[in-house]
Amino acid sequence: MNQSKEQRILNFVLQNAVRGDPHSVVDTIDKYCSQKEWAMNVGDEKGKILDKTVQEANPSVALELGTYCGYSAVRISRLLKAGARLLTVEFNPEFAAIAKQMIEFAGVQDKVKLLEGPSEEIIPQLKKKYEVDTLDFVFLDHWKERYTPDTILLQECNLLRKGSVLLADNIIFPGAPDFVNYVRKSPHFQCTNYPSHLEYMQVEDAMEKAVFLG
Ligand SMILES: O=c1[nH]cnc2c(O)cc(-c3ccc(F)cc3)cc12
Ligand SMILES: [Mg+2]
Repeated sequence: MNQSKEQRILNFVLQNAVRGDPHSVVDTIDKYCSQKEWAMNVGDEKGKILDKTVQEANPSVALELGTYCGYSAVRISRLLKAGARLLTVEFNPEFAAIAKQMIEFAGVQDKVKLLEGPSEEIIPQLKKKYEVDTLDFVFLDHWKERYTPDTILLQECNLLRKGSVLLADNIIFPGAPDFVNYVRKSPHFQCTNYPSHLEYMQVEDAMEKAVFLG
């Protein structure tokens, strides 16, 4: 039975990237998805905004919603200090299986914990089951309809602290207007918009940073 696009991306990495080298895995995925098949990785242009935001936050505990093939999990985890960890949530079992192999090939499996299931089920388990106190950084890159409810759920579960940084992908395309309205209107968030482009395309997109004020 013929391979999925995600399997083809993984195979290209296994054959062309350097095992244990996260930079080469990120660059190889970008090479494949810009030259052969488009895929919804955050990409290098928005990836640079992600990098700067992660470095600024310097998180001990980070959460990613929407793992996909593991591109941003590898990209984030390569910037984490010793002992810091990334929890990444993926609803689609096929994507999770690909991401697991991608994370292991990149050699970042000790920093990354891949949690398979819906974000609305996993977020309420983070404190007790995954020993999280509060989250220093959250990357929202799953389904735009979940950005706002999951942001509310993070607050309800007391997972945010003064200074927790949320960064959301795809604010313009496919677009998350309700999330942008929610965080920009809320007195509990200080927001910054970062104009950019859709991964591998000349289509406008943007990322929104929302810092929790407590
Ligand atoms: O569904 C998505 N989740 C997370 N990130 C995405 C992302 O960066 C891009 C897109 C996307 C963009 C253009 C298009 F024609 C179809 C889908 C979807 C997601
Ligand atoms: Mg995205």
